Amino acid sequence: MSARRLLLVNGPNLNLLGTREPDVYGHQTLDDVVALVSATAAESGHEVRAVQSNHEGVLIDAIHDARHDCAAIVINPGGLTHTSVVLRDALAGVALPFAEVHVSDVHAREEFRHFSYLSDLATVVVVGEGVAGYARAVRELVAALPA
Ligand SMILES: O=C1C[C@@](O)(C(=O)O)C[C@@H](O)[C@@H]1O
Repeated sequence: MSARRLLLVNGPNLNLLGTREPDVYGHQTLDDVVALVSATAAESGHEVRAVQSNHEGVLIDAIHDARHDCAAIVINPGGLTHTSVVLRDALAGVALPFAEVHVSDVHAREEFRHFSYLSDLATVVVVGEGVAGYARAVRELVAALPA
C-alpha cells in the first residue's frame, strides 16, 4: 500500500458543482475541487486519485480498490450521506481513515440532511465551509495519519 496517495470521492450530482443551486453550493466546479485537493495534498507529499460518480456501485468499487494503494479517503457522498448503509459498509470494510466533507451546512438545511450514515466512522468531518472545506479536510486527515 502506498502511504502517499489519497482517494477523493465525490458522489451523485457533484459533477454539477458550479451550476447546481449556486446559492447553496457556490460557483466553484468539480474541477476546482480536484485541483484544490491535489494542491493541498501535495503540501504533504500526497498524490490524489479522484472519482466522481452518480452510481453508488462505482463509488463502492473505488473505495474497495483504495485499500490496495491509498492511505486515506476524502469523500463528499452527496445525498448518499443520508441514505446509504452500503457506502458506510464499504468505508468500514476497507478500514481506511476518511474525511467526510459537505460544501453546504447540512445541519442548517432540511431535517433529512441532518443525519449522516458516515460521520461516526469519520476521522474528520467538515461541513458548511464551501469548497474550501475540502482543503481543511485534507490537512486534518493527513495530520491524523500515522507517521
Ligand atoms: O449532494 C449534496 C451535497 C452535500 O453533500 C454538500 O456537499 O453540501 C449535501 C447533501 O445533503 C446533498 O445531497
